[in-house]
Amino acid sequence: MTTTPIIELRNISYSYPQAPKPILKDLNFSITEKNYGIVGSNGCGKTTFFQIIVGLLKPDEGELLFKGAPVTDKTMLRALRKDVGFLFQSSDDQLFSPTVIEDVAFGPLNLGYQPAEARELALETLNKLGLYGFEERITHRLSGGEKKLVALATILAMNPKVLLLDEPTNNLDPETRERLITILQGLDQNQIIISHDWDFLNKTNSVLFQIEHGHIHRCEEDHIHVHSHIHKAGAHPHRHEH
Ligand SMILES: Nc1ncnc2c1ncn2[C@@H]1O[C@H](COP(=O)(O)OP(=O)(O)OP(=O)(O)O)[C@@H](O)[C@H]1O
Repeated sequence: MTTTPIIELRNISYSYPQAPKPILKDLNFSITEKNYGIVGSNGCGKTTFFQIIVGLLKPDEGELLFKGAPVTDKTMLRALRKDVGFLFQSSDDQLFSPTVIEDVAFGPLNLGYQPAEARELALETLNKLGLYGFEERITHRLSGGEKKLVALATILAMNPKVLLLDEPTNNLDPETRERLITILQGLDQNQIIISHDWDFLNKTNSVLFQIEHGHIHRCEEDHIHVHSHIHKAGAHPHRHEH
C-alpha cells in the first residue's frame, strides 16, 4: 500500500529577482522517510528549498502539494503551515515576544486555544525540553543556545507533523548540541534538517540528500567524507563510528 506523502514538490523552479539563473530548477522531492538530512555547499539553495515548502516563496514553475493536493490558496497554505514547523537559522528571526512564555504560547493562541490552555501547553513544552523555570525569562537576554531551544519550543507547542530545521546545531556548545540531539531523537515528527554537521545528521538517523545545481538527489549510501578534529587527550589511535 502506498501512502500519500504529507509534502511533495513537483518540478519546482525558482529564481530570485534579478538573479542570472534559477537557484532551484525542476526539483522533485517528497517526504517518504522519517528524517532527512539536507546537505550542499553554501548558497546552493537549501534555505530557499525550505521557504518554498512553507510557501514563504512562490515557485515560478511546478507544484507544492500538501497531503496530495496542490496548495493553491490561503486556506490550503494555512493548513500546511499548521502541520509544518520551521526552525529558522537565526533564532532572533523566530522570537519576538518580551518573555519566553509569551513566545511559546503565541502559536497555540493563534491556533485558537484559550489563554490558560495555551499557557499550560507552553509550560508543558518548555518542561519537555528541560527548560524549567524559563517561562518569565526575558527572551532577548537568553544565550544563543537557550534561544535555539526556546525557538524549538515555540514550534513544538503547536505539535506540527513535520519539522524543518535550518542548521540547528550552529553555534551550539557540545553539551547543548548533545541535548538537542537527544530531544530530536525522542520526537515522533518527520524531521528535515539542513546541516553541515555530518555527525549530527548521522545521530538523527537522517537519509542524506544533496542540493546541487538546482536539483536535489539522494546521497550515495556509505558516503565517505574526510574530516579532522581535535582530541582533548592528544594524539592516540582511535576508530570512528562511520
Ligand atoms: N532575498 C534574496 N534575494 C536575492 N538573492 C537571494 C535572496 N535570498 C537568498 N539569495 C541567494 O540565493 C542563493 C541561495 O540562498 P540560500 O539561503 O537558499 O542558500 P543556502 O544553501 O541555504 O546557503 P547556506 O549554506 O550558506 O546557508 C544565495 O546565493 C543567496 O545569496
